[in-house]
Amino acid sequence: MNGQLMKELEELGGEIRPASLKKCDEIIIDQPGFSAVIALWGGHLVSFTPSGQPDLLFQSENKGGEGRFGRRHFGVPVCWPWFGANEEQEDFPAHGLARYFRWEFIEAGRFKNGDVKIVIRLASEDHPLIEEMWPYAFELRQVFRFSSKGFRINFTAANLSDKPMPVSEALHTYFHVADNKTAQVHGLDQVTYVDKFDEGREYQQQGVVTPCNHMDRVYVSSPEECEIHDPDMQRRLIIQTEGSGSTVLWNPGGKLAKKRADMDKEDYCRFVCVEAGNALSDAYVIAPGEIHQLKLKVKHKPLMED
Ligand SMILES: O=P(O)(O)OC[C@H]1O[C@@H](O)[C@H](O)[C@@H](O)[C@@H]1O
Repeated sequence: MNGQLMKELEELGGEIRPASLKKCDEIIIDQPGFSAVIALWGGHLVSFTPSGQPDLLFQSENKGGEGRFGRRHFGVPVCWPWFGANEEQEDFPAHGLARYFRWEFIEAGRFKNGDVKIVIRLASEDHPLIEEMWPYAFELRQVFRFSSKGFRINFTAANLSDKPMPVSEALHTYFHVADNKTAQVHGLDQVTYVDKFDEGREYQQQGVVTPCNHMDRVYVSSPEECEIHDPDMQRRLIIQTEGSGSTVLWNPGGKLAKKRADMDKEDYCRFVCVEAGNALSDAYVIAPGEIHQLKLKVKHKPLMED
């Protein structure tokens, strides 16, 4: 690991630790107002814990399988360059390639206002298997921004090939809730969703989404802001996005969770996935030489505070 980069990370109060997941490293940031963990395997935020509060992201005791395309992607895994199943190659893993490769740690520092900045990168040219599976050269970057108020992820995808590159994607955030039966998602009233648990039928959301149990819904052309209200934790999570047409809500429910090797039996009760992305009719194309940005901002507040 580059010595200058390690020095910059140490100056931030951060360190690199070996992690058990795929025997890859994690970046740990400990600050007076929060702590955060980023896994370099799969390149994603694993944990964000404001001081004195439960993690904003779901944690599981289940360590999952260690195979390359084995499941275990809690926190904010990146689904890219395809969301869901690959329509042309049945044997390709669901939700794309980005979450199955080692990302490179490239920058640690601070923003002008003191917020912590960490940057990681995944380039197709560094991974022969990616080049075999996806015929477009690309570079991905995630800029993480942390403060005691919450976290932000700026995800940028550059098409370095000379062909238009089709993309569907999501920042597949597993938000930690005390109980999925009482958690509520606000902000999607009247938005049309495709119900993947009901043969892709379309519905219109009426009011608040609750309970958040056994659902697999793609809200298309959705608003840029929604909120999770957690009455048991007395916490509100405000989720703001840019460059995201779709909001995906997912929770496997008890029956499906039982069949999964990456989840313990009751895990599904303690998360709601609210995913910022572009799926189904919101999928798009990045022109040769162009970039696309997907931004996610998450703030936490007490339930009753404005
Ligand atoms: O198990 P995975 O591949 O991480 O995906 C979990 C779920 O992710 C959701 O985003 C999808 O809409 C679901 O269909 C899918 O089952």
